[in-house]
Amino acid sequence: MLKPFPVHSETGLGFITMLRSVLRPGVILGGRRTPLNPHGRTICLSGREKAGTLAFSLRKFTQTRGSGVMIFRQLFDRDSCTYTYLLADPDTKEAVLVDPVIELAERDAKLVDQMGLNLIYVMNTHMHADHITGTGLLKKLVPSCQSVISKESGAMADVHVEHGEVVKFGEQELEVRQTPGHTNGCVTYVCHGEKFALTGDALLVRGCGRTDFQEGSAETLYESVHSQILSLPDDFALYPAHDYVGHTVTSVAEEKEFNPRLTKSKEEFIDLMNNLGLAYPRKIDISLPANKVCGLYNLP
Ligand SMILES: N[C@@H](CCC(=O)N[C@@H](CSS)C(=O)NCC(=O)O)C(=O)O
Repeated sequence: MLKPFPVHSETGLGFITMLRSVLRPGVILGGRRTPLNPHGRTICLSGREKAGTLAFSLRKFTQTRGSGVMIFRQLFDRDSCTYTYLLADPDTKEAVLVDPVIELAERDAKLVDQMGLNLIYVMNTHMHADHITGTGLLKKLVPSCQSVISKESGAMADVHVEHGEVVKFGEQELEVRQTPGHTNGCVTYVCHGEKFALTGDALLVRGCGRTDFQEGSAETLYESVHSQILSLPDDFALYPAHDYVGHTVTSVAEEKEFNPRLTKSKEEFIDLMNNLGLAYPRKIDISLPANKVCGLYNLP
């Protein structure tokens, strides 16, 4: 059955988006289609284990053609303390950007261009409240790319992903895991081949996303993080969407041992989260309406 597909497509790729909707379940973005297993979780990455073992030490530096090791850049926005990730396949040069910030969209587009990459997806882990996503502006700067966000986010995008689906760029794959709690539509993108996950605001280094607005729920967040993130193997690296004190990365083992919030019982966690007393993000009133439309709101 045909699903209605997003009208938001300056790229002229609406028809492809519609075809992708029709091909679900088991859709793989980025060119090839592979059925998901019945659980929609486990992904077979035959022949890539070696690259996975090397990934942790080499991730930031290796981009040798034929190495198979994903190109990985962690970029930072000093104003909102947001991390944006540029991931790419070293062979095909297909690339994705995750959680870009509008003020730095030109930096990101320039980097993609300098590195000779072909940006195919601009993805968000959720609908951000503290900054406007760079997605809409990147679609203007790199017209061939498509925007991606979870269906549950309620935000507009070319492609809406759901739990268990796989985003593919070249030979690289990211599994979509629903991790609600900070917002309803939060997802974590898991790369089994290189043993890491982009956790968005669900899990921060020694912290987690707040749960006091945007349908936040401390109980849901606790369950999401434990079942979908801390259940990954101990040596998986975890990359957050924000850090406010200078951390860049952590691991499943570290957070299971040292996270001051998530090592508590569920009841203690809920009590703590309900009494954080944080001020609302400065830009919440402009960010939410803009991010509902992929940051295309009032674009210059
Ligand atoms: N001061 C910042 C907002 C800081 C903030 O609230 N961060 C969020 C993620 S962005 S909605 C959060 O979940 N923080 C968790 C925490 O424990 O700090 C601003 O004004 O933008």
